[in-house]
Amino acid sequence: MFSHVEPYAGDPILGLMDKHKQDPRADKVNLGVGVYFDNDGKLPVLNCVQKAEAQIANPPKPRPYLPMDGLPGYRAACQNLLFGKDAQVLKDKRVATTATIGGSGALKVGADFIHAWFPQAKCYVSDPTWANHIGIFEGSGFAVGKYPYYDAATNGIKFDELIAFLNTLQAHDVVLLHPCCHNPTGVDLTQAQWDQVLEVVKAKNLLAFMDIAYQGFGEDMDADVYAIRKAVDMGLLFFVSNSFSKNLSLYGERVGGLSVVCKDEAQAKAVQGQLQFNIRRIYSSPPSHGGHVVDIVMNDDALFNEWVQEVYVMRDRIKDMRQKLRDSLEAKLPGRSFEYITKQNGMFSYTGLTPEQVARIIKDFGIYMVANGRISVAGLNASNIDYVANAMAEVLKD
Ligand SMILES: Cc1[nH+]cc(COP(=O)(O)O)c(/C=N/[C@@H](CC(=O)O)C(=O)O)c1O
Repeated sequence: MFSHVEPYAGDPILGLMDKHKQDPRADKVNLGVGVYFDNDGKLPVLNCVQKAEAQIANPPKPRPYLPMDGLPGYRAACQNLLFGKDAQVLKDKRVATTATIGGSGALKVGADFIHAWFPQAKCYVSDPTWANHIGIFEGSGFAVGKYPYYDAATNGIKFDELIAFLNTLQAHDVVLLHPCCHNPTGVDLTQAQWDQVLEVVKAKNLLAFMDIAYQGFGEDMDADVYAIRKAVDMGLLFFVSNSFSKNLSLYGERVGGLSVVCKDEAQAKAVQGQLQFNIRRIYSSPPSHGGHVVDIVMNDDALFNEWVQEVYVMRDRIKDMRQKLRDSLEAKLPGRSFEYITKQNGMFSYTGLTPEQVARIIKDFGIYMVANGRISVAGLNASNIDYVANAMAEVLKD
């Protein structure tokens, strides 16, 4: 019956977790998956989350199905974070928002919706991008191309090529954008560059799909959504997928959201209904526990403010590890600049290690990172950073 089914090669990111787990070496280090670990190498349970969970647990409550598009307070939380609590676009009820199963679920529901209503549209992702962007959009039936993005020669962005490429696209083509904390490079567009990119998106009537999974890990909660709010100011109609996996440290609770900025309230209502229909056909309704945690934390002023500060502690620890890694490498390899490590933003650093150097650092040192040289900086801490810097310096000498 299933003899024609081919074996799965495994995921380039999630597969690393298993390999790291199976590695018997005591000094092994996991810099693979984009998960925030604290200085003790532990995955934190935020204080604000613990307080919300205490409310959920006492007294014990029944677990009915949530609405297909999630709790109203959850949806409002996504909208307030992304667009701003007092945004006119929200007052005008022009945004359709649904809870989703993580940011991944938001991308899937959005991709299915676009393919259904814009069947001719192609999808373009940054070169490079998060590997699952391609998998999700291809799974929804898109042909997925790449737009020029990372410039290895400068550790920057091929901006002129990017603009020129976007100008060749057709109306309604999807452009998958990272509003901040680019995965895997950590290299973000400046606000002036965003303005130019969004002008082209508007002029060519492209469908911007902004995937933000690290809000708060770049600069701050508002600066990190500059591109989203600028797109609204420019009158663009576009998609936003967001994730609370990282900034609420709720990875396994699968809490994300999809928002669609529409022309008016009537169109937003129609889109909301079609999103509900899509969800019903894929997984019916979102997870309850994570939904209530987000609803409680985001809609209680004291818990919200506590959450923001807890995110900034994570952000600042990552920045501190970037500085220490840069300093250590520059001390070990005099004459070589590693400034790019501290200029990059968010969870990831594109180290510049070649796939061969990555294979060696895994084999000889038990330091796990993605084959493209991406490291999750949040996997570094006071007890492993010297070991990692020594190993990187060793393989970079090759
Ligand atoms: C850009 C981006 N978007 C969406 C997601 C999915 O988030 P979630 O809410 O968990 O469905 C991730 C996860 N990225 C990390 C984990 C993974 O690969 O799944 C990573 O890049 O390591 C992203 O990096």
